[in-house]
Amino acid sequence: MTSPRIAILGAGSMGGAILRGLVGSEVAAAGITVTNRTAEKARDLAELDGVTSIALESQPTGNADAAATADLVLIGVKPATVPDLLREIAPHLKHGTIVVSLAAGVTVATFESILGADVSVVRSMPNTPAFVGKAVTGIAAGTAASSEQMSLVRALFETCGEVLEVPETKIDALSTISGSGPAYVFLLIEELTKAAVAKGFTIDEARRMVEQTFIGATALLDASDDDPAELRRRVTSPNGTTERAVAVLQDANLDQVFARATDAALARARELAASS
Ligand SMILES: NC(=O)C1=CN([C@@H]2O[C@H](COP(=O)(O)OP(=O)(O)OC[C@H]3O[C@@H](n4cnc5c(N)ncnc54)[C@H](O)[C@@H]3O)[C@@H](O)[C@H]2O)C=CC1
Ligand SMILES: O=C(O)[C@@H]1CCC=N1
Repeated sequence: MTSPRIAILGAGSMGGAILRGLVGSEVAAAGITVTNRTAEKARDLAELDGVTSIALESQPTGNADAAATADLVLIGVKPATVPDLLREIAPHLKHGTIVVSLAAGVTVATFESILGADVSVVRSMPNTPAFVGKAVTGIAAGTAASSEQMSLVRALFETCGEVLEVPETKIDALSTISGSGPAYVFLLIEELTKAAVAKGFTIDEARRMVEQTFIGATALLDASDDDPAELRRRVTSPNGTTERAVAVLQDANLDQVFARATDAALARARELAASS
């Protein structure tokens, strides 16, 4: 199956970002149906080429309607509401439809316990740079997912960036790094911007300096064969100014801070798994 009919149930921040990559791609040539709660959100998505956008407030059976005709269903609602949505669509799924989860924490076992063990389930963990085709997405096969189905899911996420296949036991850990990762980057940008404002720059000047520095540094990393440590060394003159700043950052034990932060995210994924 090269061009499945795709449904994205809950096309918010994450589902909507994936939709942007999918639109116009070969994988989505047979069309995409998306659902949302509100008419306002549905209106924005309806303008995208090849997209049928349903607002549940005006079409309450929208999830079941979209799932009934889909070959591949992406579950894009918040983790706590996944089980209810699965119970809603389970009676309507066609034989052979692949169900792909975007939800943090919710296990394959939960999906299979509601949909049946014969339904092909794939857990995924994308990130919001999908919006601009620069995501990195982890995918993990459920019990019934064949290698052909995994190839199709890989192709789907490759429309939004890079794909990494991992066993399900690693998908929550992957989420703490790349799923949540854009938030860590934006936080660093926010904090460095505050430091610039405190040094007397206007907010516009501060934002230009900081944002272009992150964009420029990551573009340099992307274009270079060298690793980040080497690229950092080239900024850091021996006994120069950067060396002093980096020493302060290292004294803050950033390694331990990131270990604690990602451990906290992992613990939350386990709570979400236990409560779904
Ligand atoms: N935001 C992110 O960076 C990432 C989010 N995820 C996962 O994606 C899922 C969605 O997260 P976000 O997009 O951030 O949330 P969101 O709140 O932006 O999107 C959820 C969407 O679902 C819709 N919705 C709510 N109930 C619905 C229902 N019963 N049927 C159909 N649509 C319904 C809402 O209208 C909304 O548009 C979560 O499970 C999260 O764990 C995964 C990776 C990254
Ligand atoms: O915060 C969350 O739970 C989701 C999963 C990874 C990014 N956002």
